[in-house]
Amino acid sequence: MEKILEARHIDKYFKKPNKFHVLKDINFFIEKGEFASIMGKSGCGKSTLLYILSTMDTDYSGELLIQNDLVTGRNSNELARIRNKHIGFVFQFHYLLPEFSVLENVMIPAKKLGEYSSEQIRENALKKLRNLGIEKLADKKAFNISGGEKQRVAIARALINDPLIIMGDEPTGNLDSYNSDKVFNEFRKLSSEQGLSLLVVTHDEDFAKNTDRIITMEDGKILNSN
Ligand SMILES: Nc1ncnc2c1ncn2[C@@H]1O[C@H](COP(=O)(O)OP(=O)(O)OP(=O)(O)O)[C@@H](O)[C@H]1O
Repeated sequence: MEKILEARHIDKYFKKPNKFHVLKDINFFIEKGEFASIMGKSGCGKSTLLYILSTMDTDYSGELLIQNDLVTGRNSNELARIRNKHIGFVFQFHYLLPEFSVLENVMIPAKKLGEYSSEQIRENALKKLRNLGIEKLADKKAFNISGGEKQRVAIARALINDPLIIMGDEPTGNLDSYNSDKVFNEFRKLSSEQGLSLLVVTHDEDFAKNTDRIITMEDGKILNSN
């Protein structure tokens, strides 16, 4: 068993407008290849937790480990690099750059990482698009494709640096059931065929019940993580 992501005793308070204990002793881990979802009522702390797990929020107590390495306490440059290399993000809104082509959008995180030549990045981006069945969109401008296609492009972009884990915040929240199923099936394939781990915050019960594990949150705590 290989732990990809681990939260140990994570606690967080918001200080303004009033002191508010938003996350209370969060403990769990995600294994390699595991496809997990996080569910819970609005306001229970799901997005706040995901923000910490993704290394974007450092204002918490407790420990965050990625592949058994302690990430808590690293400086912001190191965190940006860890994030770009190891974590892929898929949000409810795709945040593609509309005037850039699909291919250029997918290439952006790899250019930022700076480990490969433009030609290698281009080849890799085309491969990711091909695996998602959307290679034909490569030269289209991002504003010129459908909502479901945009979300698949966002998945290709999340995969470009071959991350350890994909984190999703309501990745199907803006999609109809046909496109939600497509996104779910892509995630499932990535976990079972490529051993990628996925952690997805969702309100969609159909989506969650088909993941390997539902982590249920209530009032800043994890109730169960079966
Ligand atoms: N920056 C902030 N300052 C103070 N309180 C905040 C801040 N961000 C969120 N909160 C509060 O913290 C609680 C948890 O918010 P969070 O966004 O994590 O919930 P959530 O479970 O993701 O909700 P939703 O399902 O609606 O997205 C909420 O009560 C929210 O109002």
